[in-house]
Amino acid sequence: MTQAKVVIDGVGKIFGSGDEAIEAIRRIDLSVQENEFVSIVGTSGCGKSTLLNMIGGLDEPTGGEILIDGEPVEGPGRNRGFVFQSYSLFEWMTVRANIRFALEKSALAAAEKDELVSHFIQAVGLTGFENTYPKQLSGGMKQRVAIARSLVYKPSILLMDEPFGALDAQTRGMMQELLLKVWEDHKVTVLFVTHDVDEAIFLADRVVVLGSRPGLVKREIQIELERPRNFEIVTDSQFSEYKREILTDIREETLKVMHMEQMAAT
Ligand SMILES: Nc1ncnc2c1ncn2[C@@H]1O[C@H](COP(=O)(O)OP(=O)(O)OP(=O)(O)O)[C@@H](O)[C@H]1O
Repeated sequence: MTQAKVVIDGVGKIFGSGDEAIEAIRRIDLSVQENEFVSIVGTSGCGKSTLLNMIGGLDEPTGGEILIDGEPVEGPGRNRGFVFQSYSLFEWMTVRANIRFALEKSALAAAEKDELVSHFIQAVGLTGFENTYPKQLSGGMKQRVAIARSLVYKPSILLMDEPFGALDAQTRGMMQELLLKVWEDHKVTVLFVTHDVDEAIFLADRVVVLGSRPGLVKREIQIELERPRNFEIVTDSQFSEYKREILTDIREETLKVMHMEQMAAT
């Protein structure tokens, strides 16, 4: 059997200590295969971002371990790219310069860097906007720059934390289709955190539902919808069935949290 790309082995996370300790994640076991697209959903506060940050090496587990290609994660690395909800672009740099900045430390020759940057500008549909500054771009375009910037140094894993959360519904739909196209063309393992169940199903090979506070895997659902997918897939009866199952799980967890909060308040 081939080795999983990412192995999350009994990972737990406690923030702080003593009376102040917050157990964000109790125990997560999860394997992600190379080039797989996995969406992670769950109630607010169940530990989705914490998990992504630990895979990215921005934070450390307090229990268990995370392996990438069989090696323990010991901090951030060039094999992982991040895209967050906030665009985090350099306002004083053009689109081209923002993307090229990600290759700053690369040993590639300047001409190769230029070629890669041009390739990704084209891949995310920003041709013609190379010399534009972020403040002149719409939210969707800024996020396309962020995606190009995170892919230009060819990471094998892309970690996306609510990347389309700030976009209007129409733009969000277009961005989902664009992301699938980029993923299909460039083959990268994606872990995608979202609150939007339609988005999670539309994009993923597998949806992981986290149970809440402290987080653990409540359910994994293999999404057997044909690819390539387009927006019409949301009318498919199988899509509706996946959605019903996932929403039921999330609702159950949300009620659990509300109950816990009520108990704590009394
Ligand atoms: N740096 C931190 N220090 C203390 N507690 C934290 C820290 N980061 C996260 N937490 C807590 O850990 C839990 C999980 O947070 P996390 O942000 O991972 O959840 P989430 O599922 O991504 O939430 P949301 O969907 O609202 O973004 C929450 O109770 C949160 O308050």
